[in-house]
Amino acid sequence: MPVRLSDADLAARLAEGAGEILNGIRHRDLLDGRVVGDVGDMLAQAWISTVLRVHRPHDAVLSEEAEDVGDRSTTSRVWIIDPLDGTNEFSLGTDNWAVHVALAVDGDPEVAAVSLPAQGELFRSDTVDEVTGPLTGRLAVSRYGHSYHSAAVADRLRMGAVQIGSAGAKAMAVVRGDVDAYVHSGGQYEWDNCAPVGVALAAGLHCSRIDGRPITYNNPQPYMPDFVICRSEIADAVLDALSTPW
Ligand SMILES: Nc1ncnc2c1ncn2[C@@H]1O[C@H](COP(=O)(O)O)[C@@H](OP(=O)(O)O)[C@H]1O
Ligand SMILES: [Mg+2]
Repeated sequence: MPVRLSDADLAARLAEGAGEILNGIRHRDLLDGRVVGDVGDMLAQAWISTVLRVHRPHDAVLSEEAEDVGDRSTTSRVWIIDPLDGTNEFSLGTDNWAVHVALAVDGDPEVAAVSLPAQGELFRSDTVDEVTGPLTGRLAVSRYGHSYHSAAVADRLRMGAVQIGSAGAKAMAVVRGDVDAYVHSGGQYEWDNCAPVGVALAAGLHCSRIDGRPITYNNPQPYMPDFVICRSEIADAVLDALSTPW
């Protein structure tokens, strides 16, 4: 019989274990490009969903890579999973990709784990340190560059943009104190940001929609197109910059 783990330990084991699978298949002399991304998505999803089925048979699951498990509309506990965030970066052989595992309870990310397996790092909402230390003047943006809103923040707060692939890797750059903010707009889904936001909130960071509303999860349509994760010291200034038209 499998051991009985707490939700926090289970989330961490899933993020770490899927990371081991993904690290284990990154042999670029055997597979590369889109094929290794596809097989990574599939294998990480298969392992995580099987472990959740055994350990949490009554919980619902929302994942990027599979149909919903359970009835999300009637279940308060929903695991929100991205088995491989930054599939493009993984396929390209870079180190900025992540595994996201969150447990949302009544829409709030109560437990979260994000692993950055190629960097050997695991962030857990129950153990993460509060972010302190000097501000850096830097803003994480997509590998594809600025969105309209991240450009507005960079311009108005005179912040330098740092391009990082994967939503989890960008959010953990704020958690590590490498950058002060991650501003996203233009599209994303709950699995892309639920676990990162869960860890960021636990680290004392400001997390909200770009119009300042709180972020809630397990919506009927899991589209979560915009958000800001930033140091609390600059939250008012960032939201001001986002609300002022050009
Ligand atoms: N405009 C958009 N619409 C939908 N998803 C988006 C998006 N921009 C970014 N994402 C998703 O957010 C994650 C991080 O993207 P980026 O590194 O460009 O910021 C990626 O997840 P996946 O790799 O899990 O598909 C990507 O697909
Ligand atoms: Mg993703």
